[in-house]
Amino acid sequence: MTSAVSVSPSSAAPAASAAHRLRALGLPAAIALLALLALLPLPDFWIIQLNYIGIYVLPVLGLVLLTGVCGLTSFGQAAFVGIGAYTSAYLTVSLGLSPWLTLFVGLGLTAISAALIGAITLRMSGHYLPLATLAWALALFYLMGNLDALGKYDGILGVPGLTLFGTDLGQLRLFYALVWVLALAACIAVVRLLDSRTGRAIRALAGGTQMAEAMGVDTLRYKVGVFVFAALLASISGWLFAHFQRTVNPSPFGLKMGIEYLFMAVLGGAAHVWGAVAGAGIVKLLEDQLQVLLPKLIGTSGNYELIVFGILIVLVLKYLPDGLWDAVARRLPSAPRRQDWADAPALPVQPKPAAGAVVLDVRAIRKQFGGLLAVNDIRFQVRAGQITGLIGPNGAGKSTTFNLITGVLSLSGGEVRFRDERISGLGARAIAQRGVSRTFQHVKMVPEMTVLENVALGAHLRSRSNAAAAMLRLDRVEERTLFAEAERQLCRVGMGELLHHKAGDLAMGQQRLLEIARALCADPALLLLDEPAAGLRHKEKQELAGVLRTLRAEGMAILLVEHDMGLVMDICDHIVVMEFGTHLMEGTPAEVQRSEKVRAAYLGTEH
Ligand SMILES: Nc1ncnc2c1ncn2[C@@H]1O[C@H](COP(=O)(O)OP(=O)(O)OP(=O)(O)O)[C@@H](O)[C@H]1O
Repeated sequence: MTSAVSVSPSSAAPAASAAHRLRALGLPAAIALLALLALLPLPDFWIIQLNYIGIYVLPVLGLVLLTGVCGLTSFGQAAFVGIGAYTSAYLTVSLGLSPWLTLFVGLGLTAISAALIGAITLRMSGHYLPLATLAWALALFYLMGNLDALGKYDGILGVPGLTLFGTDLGQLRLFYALVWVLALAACIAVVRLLDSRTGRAIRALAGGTQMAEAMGVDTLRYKVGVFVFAALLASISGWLFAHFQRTVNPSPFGLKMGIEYLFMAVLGGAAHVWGAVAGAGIVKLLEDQLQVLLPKLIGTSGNYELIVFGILIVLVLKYLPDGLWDAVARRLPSAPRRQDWADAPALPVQPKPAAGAVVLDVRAIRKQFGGLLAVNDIRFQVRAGQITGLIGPNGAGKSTTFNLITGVLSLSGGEVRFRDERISGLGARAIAQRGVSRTFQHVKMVPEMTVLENVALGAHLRSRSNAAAAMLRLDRVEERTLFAEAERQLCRVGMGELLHHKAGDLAMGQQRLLEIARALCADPALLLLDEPAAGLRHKEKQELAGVLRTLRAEGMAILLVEHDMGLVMDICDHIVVMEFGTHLMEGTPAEVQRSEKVRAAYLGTEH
């Protein structure tokens, strides 16, 4: 199959390996620079500044994951910094516990509170989630400020510093080493996380839950997981903060700081791990310089830096909406993933039904929307090795039927059976788990991920690795099997040359084929295609028809909802026609074409 975007392997290979080498140097160079800064005779003031930046990197990194990657805006990040700081300050000052022990107590408390808050608020969408985090941030601020045991608004004084093997880490170079080892370790862990099975599922959350659930991702669990992980990073930051400042009070953990962390993430580049470092660094340094410069310029003191920040954020949102690091990343040579999965073991496949066996049995299903009966006693069957078309004029109820089968909508009546098992009443994820895979009327993918990564997401339910395995790089064998499978499915639909292209750069026809490859990656027995030819050119439709014929020949059961009558009549074995939610007729393409009732339904005349 031809493709609009093509790569020449011979010219791409040297450029790719040069890009790999350059990128491989990035992290060691950053580590060397940080080490050099500690060894240089820098004034203590600058070491302290760098310590603050490292402390801020952690909560901002949490926001990169939560807001930039998952699309969940939170103003409550500073409150979790507060939990880590206050827990350690209180337990070390009042009970004399070791800060190394109180770190874990703080993390435990943070995990419990974040899991509780997350489980309640992350079900909300739209403005409700940011508002809920706002309420939570305010509540915790006033709680910290009003509890006698926590010293009310004066806070807790005399917090001990950190010691390691009897050495006081102080507030300068030794503390700097600890802060930046933790900050860099967290950044590397998040980079690894995002490049994994769990990471692809997390990246799919930003586009809504429908596609991710259809791929078998437990979206609420993943959202809560990310929320808790981001809170834990904030809690570590709070622990460092308390033992660095040697005092805690509510003001660094209030709403203003919550907004400032968000600002750091947006300015740095909310979708980039290294954007957290850039954002924390620029905001901290700029804030300090402006606090000194602006009163001198204006002649009076005040929080003028906040006004400058306000203007700055408007300018950044207008001219660099993806942040400063994004502008840097775009200029770096892109290095395609190394293809190291040639000898990867194949993923296990489920036994498939014999050709001609009934795979899907739709029995008198109904769906009522208020007073409207959108689907009324629809019944039909889909068999293995056949393409069944579901057609009808606009508003006939095809998409509703599709959504009832795939578990997106709940039935008002009737039953859906898949391979002799009742699947009506199950959710989209459970239905996908049984071997039903689908595409979407409006393509749903992660535009920033490569074609290969998008397709590998389809095999989510065929793999097991979790976030911890990803961060420790214990998932590489499984990753290779996933990419081998994704490549195999992309070759199956004729897109083997586009593995490393950004999915968002593909033409519409290629995007639709990507969705089919992703659905095939789930190893389905039934493929549901929702208007796969919509928006395609003639040649792309022919290519699509070729792919569907091949899949049919391989024994796949396919249900096709489609408006393009040429394509439907050309490739379907059996066609079901709907009108006003009811079953109008069904038969072979020739029978449907001959039907007066069908012609009248499409022409809108009486029959
Ligand atoms: N969530 C909903 N709430 C209320 N009414 C709905 C909802 N979804 C669909 N409907 C109505 O149900 C009827 C069937 O819609 P549906 O989208 O299933 O038709 P369709 O055959 O897929 O149409 P098209 O070909 O235009 O996509 C329409 O009258 C539509 O307005």
